Amino acid sequence: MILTVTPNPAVDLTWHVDALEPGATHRVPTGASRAGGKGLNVARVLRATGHDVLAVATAGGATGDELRADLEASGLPHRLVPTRAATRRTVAIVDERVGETSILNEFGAALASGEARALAEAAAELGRDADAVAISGSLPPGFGPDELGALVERLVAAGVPVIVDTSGPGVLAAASTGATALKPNREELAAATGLADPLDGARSLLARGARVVVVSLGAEGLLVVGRDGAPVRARLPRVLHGNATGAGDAVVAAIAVSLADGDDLWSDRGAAADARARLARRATAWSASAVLMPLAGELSPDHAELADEVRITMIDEDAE
Ligand SMILES: O=P(O)(O)OC[C@@]1(O)O[C@H](CO)[C@@H](O)[C@@H]1O
Repeated sequence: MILTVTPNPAVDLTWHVDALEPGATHRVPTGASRAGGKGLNVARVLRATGHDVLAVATAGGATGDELRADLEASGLPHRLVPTRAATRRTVAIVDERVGETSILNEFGAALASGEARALAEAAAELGRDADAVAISGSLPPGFGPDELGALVERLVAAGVPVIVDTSGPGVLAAASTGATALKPNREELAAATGLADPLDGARSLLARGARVVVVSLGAEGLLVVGRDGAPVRARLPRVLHGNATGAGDAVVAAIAVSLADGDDLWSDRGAAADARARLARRATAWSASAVLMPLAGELSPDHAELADEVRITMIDEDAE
């Protein structure tokens, strides 16, 4: 089983519009309202690809009730830690004309200290029996880098591979506490490390304690950098237009599958190089399928052939 943890979930509201014009009134078809937040999207992708998954998240207030009802209706296995404050909302507006998405993410209300403890306890207890744990999304006040780092340490000490996909100071906290894998995007990596070059940024997180860093680069694909061995670059040779919300979550799901399968993604052995390339291909294809789907956290089996299109390059650092 793969466990996903979402400290700051959301009710995701998504609208598709013909063309978004600032300051104008738009008449639009009914939007979608769904249980979201990065870890819940990761869990949906894992389930859609046939993996056994359990999602842990917080939920409070009327929006929390809505989130719970949606999870129950979807049949996604979940465990919710109750909070006094209401679950946040996010808004995604997909502009069909230019194929771009505008996003408004509420910060999310603070967790009380007992709630943060209950979340960490649930994640650590359920995570002990997991094949991998993915902790995803922004951190709400009350569950910050210290709480994240303590949870990573507990899981790693229990021998469970841990993937962290967050932003802000949580990125460095996860690296320093020994998270197995990190999945920042280019901007999150640069903000956390102060390094503009993604390869340099990834190396600095590895030096702090992570074993493998996967950097998502949007239309430019992604980079898989292990502690040893050649980094791998993967990309689709064409640009896809659609809803990029949740594309990174599909990458995290692919990393979780590799780690749950026991793949070595960080050594300089031949098998590890193959595993990095396999992960890079699958993660790129899943993330491309996510872009083509209308809502975050979805993939389609109709997109299976995208994997054949992915171009893989081993980076020869001596030649750089
Ligand atoms: O504010 P965060 O936690 O960074 O991101 C939240 C969010 O935009 O990420 C998902 C897409 O990755 C959405 O479903 C979700 O609501």
